[in-house]
Amino acid sequence: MNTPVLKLTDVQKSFGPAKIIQGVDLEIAKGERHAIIGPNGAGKSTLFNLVSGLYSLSSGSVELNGQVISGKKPFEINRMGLSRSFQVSNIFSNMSVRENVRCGVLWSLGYGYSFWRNVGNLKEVQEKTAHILNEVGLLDKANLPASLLPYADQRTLEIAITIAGGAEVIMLDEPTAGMSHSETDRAVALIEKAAKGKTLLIVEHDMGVVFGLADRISVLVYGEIIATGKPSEIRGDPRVREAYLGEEADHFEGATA
Ligand SMILES: Nc1ncnc2c1ncn2[C@@H]1O[C@H](COP(=O)(O)OP(=O)(O)OP(=O)(O)O)[C@@H](O)[C@H]1O
Repeated sequence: MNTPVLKLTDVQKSFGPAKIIQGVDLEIAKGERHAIIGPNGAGKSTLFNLVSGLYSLSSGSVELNGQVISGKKPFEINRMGLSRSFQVSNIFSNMSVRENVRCGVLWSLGYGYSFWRNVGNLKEVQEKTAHILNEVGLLDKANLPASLLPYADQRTLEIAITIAGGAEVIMLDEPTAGMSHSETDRAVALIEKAAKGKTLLIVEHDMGVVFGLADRISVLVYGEIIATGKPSEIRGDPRVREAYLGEEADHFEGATA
């Protein structure tokens, strides 16, 4: 592998006496679409929080394009090219859909959150915002307050904000949670479009989404990666099947690589 875009070395995280992440090593290549799966409570969100700087590591390191990012603040990591979405939405509910996306665009163009400026007049910002709204299918709802959007559209807006910042690495935390089948299909199409040419790291419970979207999958169980590989390798891995014994094991049967 060339220099990985993202490299985790012996990443560990404890909360008090509880060791939640127990030495994770992971390398993600440029342009790769990588999914992290695992049973509830395995530590997937915690791992996301460690990579994006929301939590500090107990030990180990995280590198982005060869630069150590562990220890940096989330906004610094974002500035270095890594953007993430949240399970609990990150949107400003009193602002319009357009203003929400515009915040991400402003950030990417180096204006920061310049709420006090008359940013509506900046042509580049307007154009980029409209382009993203169009891409994610929210242009016709651009002037609505974000809080009035239906749930699935709010999740779409969350993805739009995440990509609006122009980051090279996009991390999505359960982007299709709570969506219907058709909403999930639309979200997957959007993610595929938005992630083109970028590196994607995704936590997702829906195995159809995972096996359809990911180039490689890592399986996290009790804070350890027990397997990393192509979808076909993961589906056939007995350790993975064991970790998913019960309901979710059936999803591996149905999932297509
Ligand atoms: N800030 C915290 N303080 C203490 N314990 C925490 C904290 N954050 C997470 N945990 C614990 O870490 C464990 C892993 O949680 P985490 O949310 O990372 O799992 P997950 O794999 O994302 O689960 P799910 O699939 O249900 O979202 C859980 O036992 C959780 O209670």
